[in-house]
Amino acid sequence: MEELRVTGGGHLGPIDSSRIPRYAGAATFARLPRLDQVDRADVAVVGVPFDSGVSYRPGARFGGNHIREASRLLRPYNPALDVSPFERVQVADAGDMAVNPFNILEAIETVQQNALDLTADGTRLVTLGGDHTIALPLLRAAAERAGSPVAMLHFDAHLDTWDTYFGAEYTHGTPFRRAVEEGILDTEAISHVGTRGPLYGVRDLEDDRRFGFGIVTSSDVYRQGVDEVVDKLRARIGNRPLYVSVDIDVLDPAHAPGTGTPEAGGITSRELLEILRGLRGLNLVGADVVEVAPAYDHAELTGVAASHVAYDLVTLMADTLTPASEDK
Ligand SMILES: N=C(N)NCCCC(=O)O
Ligand SMILES: [Zn+2]
Ligand SMILES: [Zn+2]
Repeated sequence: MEELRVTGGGHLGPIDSSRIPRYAGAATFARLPRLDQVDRADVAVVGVPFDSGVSYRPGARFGGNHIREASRLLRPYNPALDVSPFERVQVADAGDMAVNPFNILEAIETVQQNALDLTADGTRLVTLGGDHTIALPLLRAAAERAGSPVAMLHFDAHLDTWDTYFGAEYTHGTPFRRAVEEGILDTEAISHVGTRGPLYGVRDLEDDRRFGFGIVTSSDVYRQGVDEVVDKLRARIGNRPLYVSVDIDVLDPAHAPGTGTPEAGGITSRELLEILRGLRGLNLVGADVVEVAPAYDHAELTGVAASHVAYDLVTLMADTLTPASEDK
């Protein structure tokens, strides 16, 4: 079948949903071309079907394809930021990394190497998880490409700075402690956003503070509001290279039931999208959306939320990769 695509700005865009119904054909993110259909991509969306690091419900290995399926309804113009991201830059779907489900250390190596390969000529990655374990190798690759430790905004119900689970160092609850230990995070500019729920003890928070993390809890977002939160986050990040990691369980289970470790009292998808849009202009070098577990989803709620989050992350990257005058 002929692929009728939207083109603009010299870039190959998504399949034209006014001519080929959006539910037809195999899914790529936002119906974008595959990476092998373009010369190079400025931004690539890549999946990591891996969930061997989870402590509770499994199933995030299916998250990437669930997000792709739910992304069929995305449209090419993002009015919230007044940007047509797929016209501004070349965006493509790089498919899935082939990671070993039986060997976590090998899987981490594979993710790191694939991320380095994909970013070798300046491509920026938005990664679809997969469980949160994969943020560690993605941050390693981001720091290597940035040539320095990176700032990070971590949207999550959880701290993910715990030490070990059952003696295991590499799990979805421990990536950011490892990242601090490895010196790949700029500890002057790292914050959790949306945390809530019971912890193992007050020491979890003491350790986390010692590592340098700032915390904007889910309650803070509710009580202070998005604008105040954005101002604080931006002040901390400045112009440092920034990595954004979005664990979809940052959303309330009402907005994102399809995840492995849900916690009550989360932020709304509107709040999350508004905070992300507030990051406009920052030097976003990499991002992930993780912990989407479709087996627990209903009516594609979690897939739709995650696909919109990924779309706004792609838009933020497209926005900073080109001067505003080149838009539309
Ligand atoms: N990264 C996510 N989603 N969850 C971490 C939860 C770790 C725990 O079971 O205590
Ligand atoms: Zn979480
Ligand atoms: Zn997490």
